[in-house]
Amino acid sequence: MIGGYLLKGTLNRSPTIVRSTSLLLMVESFTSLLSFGGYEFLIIFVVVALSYRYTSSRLRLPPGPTPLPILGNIHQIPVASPEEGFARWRQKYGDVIHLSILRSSLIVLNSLDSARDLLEKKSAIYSDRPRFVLLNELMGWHNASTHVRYGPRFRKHRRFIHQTFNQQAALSLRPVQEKETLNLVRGFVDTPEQFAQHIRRFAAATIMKITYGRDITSVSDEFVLLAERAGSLTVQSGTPAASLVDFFPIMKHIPTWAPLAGFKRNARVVKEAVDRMMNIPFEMVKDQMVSGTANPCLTSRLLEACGETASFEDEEDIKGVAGTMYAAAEDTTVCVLVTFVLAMVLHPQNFKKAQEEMDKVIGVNRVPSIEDRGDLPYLECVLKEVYRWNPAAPLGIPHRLMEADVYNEHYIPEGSTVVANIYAMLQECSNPRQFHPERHLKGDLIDPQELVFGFGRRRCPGRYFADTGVWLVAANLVASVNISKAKNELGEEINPEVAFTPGFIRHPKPFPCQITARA
Ligand code: HEM
Repeated sequence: MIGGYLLKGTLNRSPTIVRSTSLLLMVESFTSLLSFGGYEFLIIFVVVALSYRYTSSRLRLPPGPTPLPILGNIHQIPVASPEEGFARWRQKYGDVIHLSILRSSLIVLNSLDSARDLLEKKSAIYSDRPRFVLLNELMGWHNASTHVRYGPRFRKHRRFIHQTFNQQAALSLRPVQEKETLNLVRGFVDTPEQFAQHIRRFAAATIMKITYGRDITSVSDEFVLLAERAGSLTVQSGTPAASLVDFFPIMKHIPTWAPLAGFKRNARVVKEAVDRMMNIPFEMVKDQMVSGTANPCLTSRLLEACGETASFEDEEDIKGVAGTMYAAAEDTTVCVLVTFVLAMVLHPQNFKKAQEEMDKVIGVNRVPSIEDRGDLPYLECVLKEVYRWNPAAPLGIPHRLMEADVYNEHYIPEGSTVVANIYAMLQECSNPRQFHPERHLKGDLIDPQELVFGFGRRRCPGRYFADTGVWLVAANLVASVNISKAKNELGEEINPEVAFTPGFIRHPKPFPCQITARA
């Protein structure tokens, strides 16, 4: 998260990226006293306009496109692939760009140095998340670890996650990943045309087993469907119109029967789905613990650790952590692995080189295991290039600045939403759009893994687990199957289009390919 639909959710409103200024909060409490009609928009408009005049003698902000009064740069934010648009602006405005959106500041960090200087060196003030009214307050994602606000609750979530996913603990998760890797390879061989489904099943099965002790044999499993429904409803209902509530939190008080309240009615349906996704697997584990049939898993371990004295808040936090795992892990892992397959289809010479290395090191009588990783440097370069060429979450998840800051003589206002443009940072090399694993051989380029999992105290806590899973799948595919271009009815090779879906997760668009077992 960046994961999946939670990241997508934030993406859909990322431009916004609403900041609850004290001003808007004042407006909210003031106007909530009034009955709801068309007045609120007028009041908000006037107060925002006045505040604009009042504070227009601002200190020097970082450079950025010239904003319109009140609306700011809202009309200039690239919608389809904001990461690419922001990267293009880098030449004109520099590494740190300021955009204003309805008086909120959005800071885009286009360089690794600026991301490290701010999100890491000053992580004490850059580790909050923006207030997501639609997602958290209306759609029920308020317990999600990806969105939890900085403070004691954030630390508790990180502690809970860390117990299972820290570098050392993640070693004990390998058997699940190895078993599911073999299932994935079998699926690739048996029904190669469904390779993307096999990747999805792998990602779902590993995370569901670890989180709830659940064995997943197909993506039609009840728990997967619950999570998918919550995710897809969230994305469908996160329309730009619905996202207005992020700009004007007062709108959340509109009665559901009012004509303007369609977004609230939709959000209520989403909330039901999110609650079911959080509650049903959690209650199952609790029941199994009572009957002594629970498989040890993240949820059972956290419940055990809280013991008899688990408070309502503890249970909500455990549910939130567990419920976030699928959302954060599935989409991102799928994106990386499908990108790997696409890159191998497009670049058979790289795939062949990886196979030659594999055959030399492992031979043909066994499958590769993670212990072989250090002996397969070319495969390592291929994976680094996969992470670089198409970073799964190109803008990460927005951070929020908790107090005003000054950076390179520029003023960054308190409450700014700060976005790390991971995509732009990974373009800092020659011919960046070319897939070229050899560029990592010399070791003078930054390891993309340093960036693709985000920065500072919010850095992805699932990174060790995610990277091990990605390596196992890639290594076993290299060892066991041939991947090549599909052919049309004339026997001609089909060159897949290199295109990515717009959204917070840059999924490769579906593409054909040919997969066969290695002789
Ligand atoms: C290759 C796959 C993955 C990628 C590329 C990825 C990337 C990211 C990114 C960019 C962030 C935002 C970091 C920031 O705010 O600076 C994030 C957050 C997060 N990721 Fe991952 N992730 C992946 C897999 C996973 C997995 C497998 C899990 C769970 C086991 C996970 C759990 C989380 C959680 C809980 C957060 C929120 C952390 C917080 O807000 O404190 N991710 N991830």
